Amino acid sequence: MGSETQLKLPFIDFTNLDQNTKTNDWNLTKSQVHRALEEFGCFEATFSDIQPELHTSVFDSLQELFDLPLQTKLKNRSTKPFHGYVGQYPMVPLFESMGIDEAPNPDKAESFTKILWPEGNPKFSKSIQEISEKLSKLDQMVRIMVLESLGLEKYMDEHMGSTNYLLRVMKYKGPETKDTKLGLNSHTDKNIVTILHQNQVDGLEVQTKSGDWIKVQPSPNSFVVMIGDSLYAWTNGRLHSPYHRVMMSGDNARYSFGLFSIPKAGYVVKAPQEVVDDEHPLIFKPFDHVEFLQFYYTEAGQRAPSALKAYCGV
Ligand SMILES: O=C(O)CCC(=O)C(=O)O
Ligand SMILES: [Fe+2]
Repeated sequence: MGSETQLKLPFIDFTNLDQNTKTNDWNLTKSQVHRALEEFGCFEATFSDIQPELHTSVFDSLQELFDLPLQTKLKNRSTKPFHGYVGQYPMVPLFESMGIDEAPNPDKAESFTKILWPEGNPKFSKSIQEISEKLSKLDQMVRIMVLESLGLEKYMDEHMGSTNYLLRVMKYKGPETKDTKLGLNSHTDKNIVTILHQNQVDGLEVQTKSGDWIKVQPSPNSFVVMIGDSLYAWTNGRLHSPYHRVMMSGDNARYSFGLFSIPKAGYVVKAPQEVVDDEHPLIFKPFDHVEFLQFYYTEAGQRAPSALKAYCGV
């Protein structure tokens, strides 16, 4: 249990795929996606649609954002945990993050930008919006493939229409020692699908079902696609939702961001009858994601090995 290995995440190429033209390639990719998500809950994806200039301008923008004075960063407040500015946590002092609700929407990206730069910052709002919009296309392709491969097509509109997007941008300071230090605690994501991207400083580790940690080493044009607990619950455990953490070493700061698709408040996550049978008895009672998150941030929720099982396990 828990040994470090040279294991790698599956690598899946989404280049030239289009959700509106279901070619043979679409079907082949779909079966790779299904297998990877059953086994690892996670894979590395390439996606041709992102130009190197956009990659560079997003990471320039993240550096500019985290270089702002603390007083300015604190202006991004939210009533929802991890949607506003997060930093200086005693448990994970290297970590800070900002949440941008509905970042694929140009008006929302612009109004977020105005909170930090009242005079505007078009390069920032444009790059953040563009990358989020492109990643939302990858999120949608993955979710369509998941529903098709589980024979749940009839829920497509309900499923796709029941989520919001949150872009979270993150900075991890280098620990400036030879030792490896925790950047972000081991956790499972609580949402539907997360798509992660980083600058060239590695640190993300994903745990396999047998307890080994995979050190993820993505290339500049690849993304990590990961299943969260809400999709794990909705598919009644057919897809895995992996524990992952960030381990930092050396002097360099790591910048990363994730596009999170999240169930809307009031939407009840309930596994369809098609994925429940004698061999796969129901794992979780139906739950409202926002109410579940409120539990997750209580002491009991933080202490539980699986907050979702503690909250609504059958
Ligand atoms: O920075 C990363 O690569 C991972 C971040 C993460 O796991 C999260 O925000 O939930
Ligand atoms: Fe995460």
